[in-house]
Amino acid sequence: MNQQAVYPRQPLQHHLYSAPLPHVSNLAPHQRTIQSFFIPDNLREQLTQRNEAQLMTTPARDLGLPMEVHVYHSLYPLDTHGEKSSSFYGHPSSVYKATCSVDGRTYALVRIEGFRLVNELAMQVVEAWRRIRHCNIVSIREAFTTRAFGDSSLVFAYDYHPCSTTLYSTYFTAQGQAALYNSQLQQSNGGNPRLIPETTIWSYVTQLASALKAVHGSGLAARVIDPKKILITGKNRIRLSGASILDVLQYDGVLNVARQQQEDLLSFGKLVIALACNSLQSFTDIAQSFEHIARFYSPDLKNLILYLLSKPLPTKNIDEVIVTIGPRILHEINCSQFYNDELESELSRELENGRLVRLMAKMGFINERPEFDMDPGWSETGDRYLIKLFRDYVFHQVDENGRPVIDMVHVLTCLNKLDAGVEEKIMLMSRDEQSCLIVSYKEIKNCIASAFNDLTSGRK
Ligand SMILES: Nc1ncnc2c1ncn2[C@@H]1O[C@H](COP(=O)(O)OP(=O)(O)OP(=O)(O)O)[C@@H](O)[C@H]1O
Repeated sequence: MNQQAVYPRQPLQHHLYSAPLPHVSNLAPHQRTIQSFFIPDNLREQLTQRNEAQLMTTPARDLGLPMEVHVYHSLYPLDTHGEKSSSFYGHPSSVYKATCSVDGRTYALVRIEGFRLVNELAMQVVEAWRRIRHCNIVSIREAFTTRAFGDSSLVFAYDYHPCSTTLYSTYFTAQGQAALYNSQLQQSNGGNPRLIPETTIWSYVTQLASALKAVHGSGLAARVIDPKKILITGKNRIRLSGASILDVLQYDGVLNVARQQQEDLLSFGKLVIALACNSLQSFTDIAQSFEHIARFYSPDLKNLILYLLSKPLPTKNIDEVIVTIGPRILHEINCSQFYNDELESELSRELENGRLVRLMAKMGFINERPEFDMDPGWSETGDRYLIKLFRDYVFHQVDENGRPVIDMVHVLTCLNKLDAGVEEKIMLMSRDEQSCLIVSYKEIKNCIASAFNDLTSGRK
């Protein structure tokens, strides 16, 4: 394989992307700020960060990792605690981001180190998990054993969700608690700033109940309702990770699904009480925890926790939970539809911008291409000359003192009219001011189409 030079990627300076907003009161009613034409800063930053995380890579040999594992390459560790591997599943484990050479997509590989698979039948359960497609479960693609790491490892490949964190690191670490405190203070909604807002907890409850319904409905049990294994993959969006790992590791041929489903409900209860008290120790002093919940949260939340922590019974199941939280589910649907609408309107705005970028790319291909078709005057004559003058009209205008006019609104207006091919006429002037032409946007649009056809017709 060729040894290619490796260049460190320069991080994007997100804060330099757009200047601070001008004072809104200085704007006339017909004026709009430049930001209003583009995707909001925080959303753009979130999306670019995700793209960056997806592309982030370091040569495998610098990390002491294999170049290839099964059909995966470009492994990059995702564990947050550096060298030490986690032993959450009862065995040392590590998580890597990797690219699949079959479909080119990025996956998260969970490697169980030094694990010898005794019974091949254990892998059948992965097939059952593969069939579950749910927006609150990290989908599994496959599981396989490998010696690529120099030991016998068992690897589970999951969908990769860039920039995700866990419920544990978001709420149960000192850093997470400080961030919660600051954001709650900023919102100053009168509540206790150290506590997770009740609407957020209900959102998590709804999503987890929905995930559990899918899992239990497929005759399986989640077995990993733990803050360390629940990923936050977007705004208030959580997903159960680690699907099927414990089923494979602890496979003994005996079916204990009913018992494990009851344990899921109990773990669910422990998680909700921990979120409501903002402490993983809350389960050790139940009486005090309920006192706290009664003080700061609604009776509905307390009743839900009581139900989840109650004795296992055949009648205690996820369907009952869903009936109990019905109104909260409706609220969650409402919020997520609103968020959807918001994203859709951002998307439609970006769609317009994407259209304009394609138009500008077309003009870029045509302009300043003097010798195309062995014709030195190609871009100085006919249609191409008109396009060149139009480019000057859009981008190179000067004011009465000869200073460049940098007016984004003018650019966007002209390009939108050009793309729509409107009949409106404009006056184009040569740089020496010796000739001027009156043309419509429609005519310029046709000129651009024919000049571009010229370029793509295959003539040289
Ligand atoms: N499917 C995934 N997509 C994207 N990132 C993931 C995925 N699965 C795990 N991660 C990331 O990998 C990190 C490490 O996961 P891991 O399960 O080792 O948890 P951890 O936070 O290191 O906890 P511990 O090791 O103490 O159990 C997680 O914090 C998460 O951000």
